[in-house]
Amino acid sequence: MTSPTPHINPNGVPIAEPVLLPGDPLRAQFIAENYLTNVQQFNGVRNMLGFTGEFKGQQVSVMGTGMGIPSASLYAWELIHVFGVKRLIRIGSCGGLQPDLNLFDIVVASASSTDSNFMNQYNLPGTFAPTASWSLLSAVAQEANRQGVKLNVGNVLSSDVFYNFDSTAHQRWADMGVLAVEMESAGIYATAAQAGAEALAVFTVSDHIFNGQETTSQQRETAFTTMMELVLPVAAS
Ligand SMILES: O=P(O)(O)O[C@H]1O[C@H](CO)[C@@H](O)[C@H]1O
Ligand SMILES: O=c1cc[nH]c(=O)[nH]1
Repeated sequence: MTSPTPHINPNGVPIAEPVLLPGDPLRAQFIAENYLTNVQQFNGVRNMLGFTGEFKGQQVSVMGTGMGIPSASLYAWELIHVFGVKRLIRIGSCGGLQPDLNLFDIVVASASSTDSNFMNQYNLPGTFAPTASWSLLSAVAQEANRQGVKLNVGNVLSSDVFYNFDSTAHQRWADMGVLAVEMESAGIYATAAQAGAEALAVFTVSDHIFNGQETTSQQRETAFTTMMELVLPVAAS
């Protein structure tokens, strides 16, 4: 049995591939309770709930990451380096930055720009571009096509700042064609890339940065079912 870390203690419960990673641990619990069978909880440390269960006969895990690159990349690092996970799929909420995005639309991060200094640790002689796994991205695209779900695929902003003091920052990212803002994917992509693992981030638009539309906290926990039903068959394939 793999030894526990300070943050993940599976206590003998297996962790399956891939691991779905919502920021919100209660979104992880919702998925486990509503979509998986034969569910076992593999983590409860710090209430960062993690579950392994079956979807269409295949084992899948889902675990919260908390908010922000430091928290999410810590869990990604431990899942990869300690528990041997090679595929991670973030399933997050995001704030729309482009005028044609509406609440509940699906965004997929082919790349993830960031205002974080997380990449400094790699001491690269340039700027690293955190990018999605093509095999996971193409699998989600195929599943979306099969289900008739429209995907908005492109660059997102992984920001360290939710309440940005610089009121022009979001517009400048939007002017660069960035689709949406969230807070974890660049750290997860970089952590996976450094380890030779695969990562993808899929989002539901929970609010719009410029037109003020927003979903409730309850909806962010339980109503992003299009995204869940898009990613689960890919995870189980
Ligand atoms: O809904 P989750 O997956 O947590 O994602 C988004 O929501 C949180 C902010 O409300 C940040 O974690 C951001 O990335
Ligand atoms: O980081 C985030 C996530 C969702 N919505 C936002 O506005 N920002």
